[in-house]
This record gives sequence, C-alpha cells and structure tokens, in this order.
Amino acid sequence: MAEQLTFPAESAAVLEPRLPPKLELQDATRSRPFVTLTFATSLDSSLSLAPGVRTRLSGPGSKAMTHYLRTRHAAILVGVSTVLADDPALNCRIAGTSHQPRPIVVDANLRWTPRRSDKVFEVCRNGAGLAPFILIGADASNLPAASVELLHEHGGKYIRVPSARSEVTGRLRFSWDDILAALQAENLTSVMVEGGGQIINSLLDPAYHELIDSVIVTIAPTWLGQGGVVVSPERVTDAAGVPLPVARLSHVSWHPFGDDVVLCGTLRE
Ligand SMILES: NC(=O)C1=CN([C@@H]2O[C@H](COP(=O)(O)OP(=O)(O)OC[C@H]3O[C@@H](n4cnc5c(N)ncnc54)[C@H](O)[C@@H]3O)[C@@H](O)[C@H]2O)C=CC1
Ligand SMILES: Nc1nc(O)c(N)c(N[C@@H]2O[C@H](COP(=O)(O)O)[C@@H](O)[C@H]2O)n1
Repeated sequence: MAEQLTFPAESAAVLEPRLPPKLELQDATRSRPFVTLTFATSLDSSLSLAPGVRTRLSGPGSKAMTHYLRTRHAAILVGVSTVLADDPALNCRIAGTSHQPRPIVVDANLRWTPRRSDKVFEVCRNGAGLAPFILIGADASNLPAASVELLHEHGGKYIRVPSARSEVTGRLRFSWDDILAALQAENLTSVMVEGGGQIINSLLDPAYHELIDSVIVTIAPTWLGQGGVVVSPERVTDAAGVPLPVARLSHVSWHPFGDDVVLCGTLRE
C-alpha cells in the first residue's frame, strides 16, 4: 500500500498566501499559469548527492507539505534527468485527495523512453496519479510508436514546444515562456516546478523572474558534500563585469516542519 500522508490544516493555512487560488477558483483567462518554484535542498544547496542519485532530504512533515502543494497545483514539472534518476511517481499521496497533478516532463531531446513499468504509469493504472505530458522539440521526428501508444493508453501525450539549439551544448532548449504557453494551452492554470538542478537554475535566470509567482524551499539540516546537484544559477554581472546577486526573495517567511524549515517568498515586488 503506497504511503498515505496527512498535512494539518493549520500548517496548510500558513502556506496559503504563497499558493495559487484553490484549483476550482483558478482563472483560466490568465495569460499564463501560476508558477510555484519548489524543491528540497541541503545546507550546501544540493538537491541530491550526485546526478542520478535520488537522495532523501525532506523529513515527514515537509514531505507532506510537498504533497499538499500537489493538491493545489494543476501540474508538476520536472526535467528529464529527474525522471531518469528517480523514477518518480509525481503523484499526490495526501490521504483522501481527490486531485492529482498532471506530471510534465521537460525532455526536449527525447532522452526518456517511457516504459509501462515506470512508477508514473503504475500509479496512473492504480488510479492514484495521471500520465505525463512530455514536452519535446517542435521538430522532433521518429517518435517511438510504442512510446506514443503507451502514453495514449494511459492518457498522456507528447507535446511539441518551439525550441532552439544551444550554441554551448548543441542540445535543444525551450524558453520558459514557451513551456508555460504549452501548459496554458492545456488549461493547466498552475504548475509546481520541482526540479532538478538544471530546470531550477534555468528558471532562476533573471529574464524569467517575472514568471515565478511563488518560491517554497524546504531546507534540510544536512550537508551533502561536494559533487552534488547544486542549485546555483548562472552568474550575473554589471557592465563592468562585477558579479551581482542573481535573485533575492521578498515577502519572506520561515516555517519549521520537524527538523526542516520551509522558506516562502516571492521574486516579484
Ligand atoms: N531535492 C529535490 O527537491 C529534487 C531533487 N532532484 C534531483 O535532481 C537531480 C536531477 O537534476 P539535474 O541532473 O539537474 O536534471 P534535471 O531534472 O534538471 O533535467 C535536466 C534535463 O532537463 C532538460 N532541460 C532542462 N532545462 C531545459 C530547458 N530550458 N529546455 C529544454 N530542456 C531542458 C534537459 O534535457 C536537461 O538535460 C536528480 O538527482 C534528482 O534526484 C530533482 C527534483 C527535485
Ligand atoms: N520535496 C522533496 N524532498 C526530497 O527529499 C526529495 N528527494 C524530493 N525529490 C523530488 O520529488 C520527486 C519524487 O517524487 P515522488 O515522491 O516519487 O512523487 C523527485 O523526483 C524529485 O522531483 N522532493
């Protein structure tokens, strides 16, 4: 029996100012989804011990909070390396929940071959989650027929997104404007961006701060040590090349959940 989490109403209340309107009240006429950037980090700003190593950071209280957030968002977005590393369920396991978020996997370069045995499809078949929408490059071709069929059978699909080839890596990249436009087109009016490191660091680019409505970070009292997957966005400098802070949260509040503390704030005034 999959774990069933509970999240006390009084704890939910302290998060309320940082959450999108309740799902049934969300405004589909907005021009873009409500975006919550949320993740769990160590004291040395790591998401995991190493790329591909799923690492437990959250304690039971903050883990339940993350799953409560999943009851309040229409979608949950992760990068493909998170899927390849964690085989995540990307569902909500709050006891008695009637809502499941739509998993969104950013996979511009078709690195993931979905399999029936993947946990995200298993929970979907058990009625405890939804099948993923996989964001791929607009010109992607030769989609594996078996993958298309597996997604269709479970209610998921591939979604083509305008992309540009990175001059640095040669790989296809999406702009966050186009990622959010694709979600809006699916009437997904809110999304929690959960990671991993590359996804979070790309969204923390100052060019995208106006797209982020809320930031909710779980900080665990753990140092993971060097070599982890680190949240540290690309450096920003002034005209003279002097480094500047990339981002600072405002409207900050801190909430203890067991041994962890949850930091809430916003990147917009
Ligand atoms: N502690 C936490 O809250 C979380 C931890 N994790 C951990 O993070 C690690 C995975 O993080 P990363 O290796 O950084 O991978 P990632 O999950 O950020 O995925 C990176 C991949 O996503 C795609 N991608 C990212 N940004 C894109 C863009 N703008 N356009 C197109 N494609 C884009 C690219 O294919 C890139 O290789 C895993 O070890 C996982 O356990 C993942 C999520 C949350
Ligand atoms: N909030 C949080 N705390 C941790 O300690 C974590 N390791 C993560 N990881 C994220 O949650 C995904 C797992 O989701 P499921 O529980 O399998 O639905 C994992 O892939 C990361 O996105 N998050």
